[in-house]
Amino acid sequence: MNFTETPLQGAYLISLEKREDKRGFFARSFCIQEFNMHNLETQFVQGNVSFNVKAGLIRGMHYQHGEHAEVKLVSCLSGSIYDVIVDLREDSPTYMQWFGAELSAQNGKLMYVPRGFAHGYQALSDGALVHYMVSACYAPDAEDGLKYDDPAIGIKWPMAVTETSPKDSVWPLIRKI
Ligand SMILES: Cc1cn([C@H]2C[C@H](O)[C@@H](COP(=O)(O)OP(=O)(O)O[C@H]3O[C@@H](C)C(=O)[C@@H](O)[C@H]3O)O2)c(=O)[nH]c1=O
Repeated sequence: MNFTETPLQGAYLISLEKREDKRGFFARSFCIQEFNMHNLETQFVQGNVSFNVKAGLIRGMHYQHGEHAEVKLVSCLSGSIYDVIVDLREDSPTYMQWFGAELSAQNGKLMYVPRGFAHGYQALSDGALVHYMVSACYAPDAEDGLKYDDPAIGIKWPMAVTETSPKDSVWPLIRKI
């Protein structure tokens, strides 16, 4: 696995080291030894999969508070998504900055999202299948979110937004939090 730190400290884009043969390829999508070498979280407690019917839909921007804060390791197993993270660590030099990257079945990339970040994505293809591991269990009472189009963050989504969940359309703007 190849680890490239994003402009947001501690967040990584990871690419697969493919071993190809006539059958296709083999690659690791997680390795405790390689993650330890980069001082990354290795204790994942839940694996999630989400299927996204239509291109353009957005899920996010989500995070959990306090002891429920999660590290996430995100990949796209079919189709493609634009994956976005926002640094919400008040002591970080990149506080309130965002970073986005395309994750696809084709490019095999993974996003490593540290604790203290909000996370979300836009489906770039119909039927995008997303898989992610998280380091803390789902805790609805600790769940929170940012509005995907909050002008205080200014995320540039690649496509027109076709759909969000009711929950994601009413997160408060940051200045009101
Ligand atoms: C996230 C989650 C949801 N659920 C339930 C709650 C609800 O009934 C249904 C759908 O939940 P949501 O609408 O919150 O699903 P979704 O909008 O896909 O939420 C996810 O979005 C992405 C961007 C993330 O980063 C994830 O951490 C997670 O917050 O699944 C669980 O049972 N366990 C979980 O871990």
